[in-house]
Amino acid sequence: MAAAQPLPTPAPSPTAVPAAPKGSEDEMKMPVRRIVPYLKPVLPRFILGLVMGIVAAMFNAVWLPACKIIFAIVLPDSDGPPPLGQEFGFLGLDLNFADMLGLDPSAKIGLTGVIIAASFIPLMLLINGVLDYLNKYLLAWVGNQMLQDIRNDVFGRVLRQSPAFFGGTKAGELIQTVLNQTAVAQRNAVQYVQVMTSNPLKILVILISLFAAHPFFTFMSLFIFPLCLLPVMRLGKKVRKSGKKEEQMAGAMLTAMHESLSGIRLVKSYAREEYEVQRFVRANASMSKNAIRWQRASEMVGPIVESVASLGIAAGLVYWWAMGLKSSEFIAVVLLLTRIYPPAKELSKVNLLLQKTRYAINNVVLLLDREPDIQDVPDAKSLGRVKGEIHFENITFAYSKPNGEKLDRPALNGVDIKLAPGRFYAFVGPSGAGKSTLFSLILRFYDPDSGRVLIDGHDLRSVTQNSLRENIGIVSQDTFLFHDTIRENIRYGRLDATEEEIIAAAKKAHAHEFIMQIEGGYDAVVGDAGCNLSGGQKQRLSIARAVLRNAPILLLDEATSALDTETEKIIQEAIHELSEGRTVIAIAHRLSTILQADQIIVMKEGQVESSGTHNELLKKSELYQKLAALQFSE
Ligand SMILES: Nc1ncnc2c1ncn2[C@@H]1O[C@H](COP(=O)(O)OP(=O)(O)OP(=O)(O)O)[C@@H](O)[C@H]1O
Repeated sequence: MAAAQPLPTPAPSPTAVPAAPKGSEDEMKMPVRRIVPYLKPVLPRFILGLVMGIVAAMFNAVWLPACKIIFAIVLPDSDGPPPLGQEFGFLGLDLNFADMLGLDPSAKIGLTGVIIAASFIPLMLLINGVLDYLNKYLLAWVGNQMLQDIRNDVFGRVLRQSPAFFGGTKAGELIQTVLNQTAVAQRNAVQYVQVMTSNPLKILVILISLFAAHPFFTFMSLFIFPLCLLPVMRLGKKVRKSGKKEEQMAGAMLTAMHESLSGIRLVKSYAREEYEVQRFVRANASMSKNAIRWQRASEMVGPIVESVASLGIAAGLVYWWAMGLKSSEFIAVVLLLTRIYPPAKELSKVNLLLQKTRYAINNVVLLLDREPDIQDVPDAKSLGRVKGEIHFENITFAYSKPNGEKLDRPALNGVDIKLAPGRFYAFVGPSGAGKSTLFSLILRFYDPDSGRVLIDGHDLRSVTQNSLRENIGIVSQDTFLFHDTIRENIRYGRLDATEEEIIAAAKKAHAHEFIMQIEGGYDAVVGDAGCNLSGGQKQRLSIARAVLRNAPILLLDEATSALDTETEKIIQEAIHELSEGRTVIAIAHRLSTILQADQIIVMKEGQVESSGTHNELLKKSELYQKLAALQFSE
């Protein structure tokens, strides 16, 4: 897994795509078709959840008749017939309990009867609550399961992008999308589905049962409900951008945090703690401001709906008085009417919910759908273990601008070199000559614009990337170590390596000795990016990793440039042992480290200026003479 060592460093991306979708929210559609496949595995529970919501909504139809009966029993009108003889309408029939139970209609109802009748109210609420709970729980479960799958896929998709992508995308924003926006999308989408499946039906059922009993009254309240929506819609318009801005600022905050933590040494050495804190504070403040704006609008919806809707009750009272209707029936109607408010309140927040969900889901889907720049061809072969012959066949390559257009100046221009297996090659030349770009092409981080890179005669475009990279080991000057034990850091070179193989690799890399001196030995945990090890120790671990990988091709990137003479000697020795029997390509600025190379290739402005051994080049290459004069005169 060569990718563990960041080499070559990805510079500004040629084809990077911003993590956030462009365009206004109006243009943003809900990518339903993209989400549906994640629903398939959990479809049974999703349907069950919906059914529970529908049943909960339908259950409201029982409320009015049931309440009417209960109130008729418990609150008999003083001048009306006794409770058991009272007639009530149910499904168009005029019924009374005395007839139904074969009792004397003038019999009085005692305390037990009242308790039984009254207990139907909590019972109905309980049934309703259980149905609501099942609806919410099942949909939340479905959402969670989908979130898990989507998150896995987004992270997998991100990791499969080529280095060009990472060059142009902030890690903090990627983390924000993989972690937060998937969660925001899930939470809001679940709530949206919950609200949309049961609430309109609930309101409809209640209105129908009210309509059946009191058409005029219900007709009046139908006028009042749309009134609630006007202020809610206005609010939605006002905060439309806040949800999006909040998510963007969360990304900026994570970027600030991620950058200052991963560059903590730079931050410390330049005493930029306050500067970094301020960067974080600004993003945090902006995020909170937008979150509060959104929250304020969302919380305002409830009281608005309630106050406007309570006009319905006020109007009802007047109507009841005018019509001289029964008080027990009024209580039943008001009770039912109040059952409309909670679903109506939730329903009126849907518009706000949708704004956030759409933005988050689009962001996630954009990443999910992003095809890597470099992909295996459909019939790509596995490379197998190669001998290590590398041929750069007339290569021309230019990096791209962020908009995808190629830069005018190519980084490599007509490079044609053949490297024999098992030999040691060194690339030298001024900065920007194209040395690291050649490494990137061997690793197939990019494809050449013209020409081919061949390993053992196989065009790299025709083989799988994994099988290619299995054949390459890397030792670079900026060694990356994971926050894990020394053992696991070495094992990263070959995941199935045994304990003995790990120790043998460490011995070969001259690392075993210092590892044994550290408290905990191979079990010692290396700090983030290996910050509790010296530069030389880190490099020896990275050599051990490469030894374990045992790849036929070895890329060395300035492996000894930042070390003192003694450590450099140890590392040179380790590299020498590691190089045996492999094709080695070393990038070196210091000629002293590559004097023994079988061939030194001098690069200049993307072209091969000259090649040969040290002595040959001293005679024939002006550029090499200059480099040598500069270094050996020091
Ligand atoms: N990701 C990139 N996007 C655009 N241009 C790039 C990118 N990476 C490198 N370049 C340019 O390509 C040219 C070759 O760069 P390369 O890194 O290969 O040089 P190098 O010889 O390795 O330099 P150094 O010795 O300083 O590492 C340079 O002009 C550089 O600015």
